[in-house]
Amino acid sequence: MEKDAALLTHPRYDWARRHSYVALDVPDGRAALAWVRRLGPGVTGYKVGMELFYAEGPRFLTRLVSLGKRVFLDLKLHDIPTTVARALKVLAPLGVEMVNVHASAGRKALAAACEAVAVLPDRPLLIAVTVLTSLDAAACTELGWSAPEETAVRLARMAAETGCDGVVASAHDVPRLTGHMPAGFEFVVPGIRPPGVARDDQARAATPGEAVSLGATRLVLGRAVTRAADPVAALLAIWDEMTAAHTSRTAAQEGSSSKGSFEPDTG
Ligand SMILES: O=c1ccn([C@@H]2O[C@H](COP(=O)(O)O)[C@@H](O)[C@H]2O)c(=O)[nH]1
Repeated sequence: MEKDAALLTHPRYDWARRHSYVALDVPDGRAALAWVRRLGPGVTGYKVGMELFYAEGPRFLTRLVSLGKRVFLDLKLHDIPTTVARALKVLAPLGVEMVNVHASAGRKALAAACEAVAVLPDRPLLIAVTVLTSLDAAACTELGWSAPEETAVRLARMAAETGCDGVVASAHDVPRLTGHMPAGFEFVVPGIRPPGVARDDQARAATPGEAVSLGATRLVLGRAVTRAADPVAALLAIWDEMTAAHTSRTAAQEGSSSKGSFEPDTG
């Protein structure tokens, strides 16, 4: 028997709930709303990508938002600065929580994107995609890029310098990025695969626990949930892993900061 979606509303999952998005990678609004109903009120974050957005358009985003859902609009804009800015002027007021642009569109496109969203009083977070999690070292070489982790650092720096609120990156790149970024910078990590789950086209995947331990601030959960035999059970297991990793990370950070404050000043 499948697990009851009511289990997803338990307060122990509050952090995981607020820091994850289930990817609605489906062909139409009907299929998307079927997922929203099936997962119930415990799941508050959804990612809408190209497939669903191209099928349903902006109105579907408004619908999700009116249902009380947080929406990550994952269209990965990649164009000249003017076009990116004009697209964002249309998308940013739709009430989504996050929207993204490819950092490889260049510094001027990132700056134009930031400027376009900045004018809104209740603006979405603007996130820059660094190196897609589907790209391995060989794919980066073929594109004329340096290794994925080096490219990710370069692109993430550019994103922070231009005023973006965070990046999409592989979990494995996050530790190299954290030191370079302003406080509160978001590390949004897709390519999540619990142990034993097929990687599919994800070249640089990580488990939910690894991703949070490595510094991810938000996780994108796709096929690991939607293709599971029991999606609610799969999501509960992922949220358990996220919660455990977050608890130990917070404890370690608190331990190191309180240790620091009691240490005698030897300088
Ligand atoms: O680098 C990236 C950027 C975006 N994605 C998106 O996340 C989900 C992942 O789905 P899975 O089923 O968990 O593989 C998908 O919608 C991608 O478009 C990404 O995977 N990597």
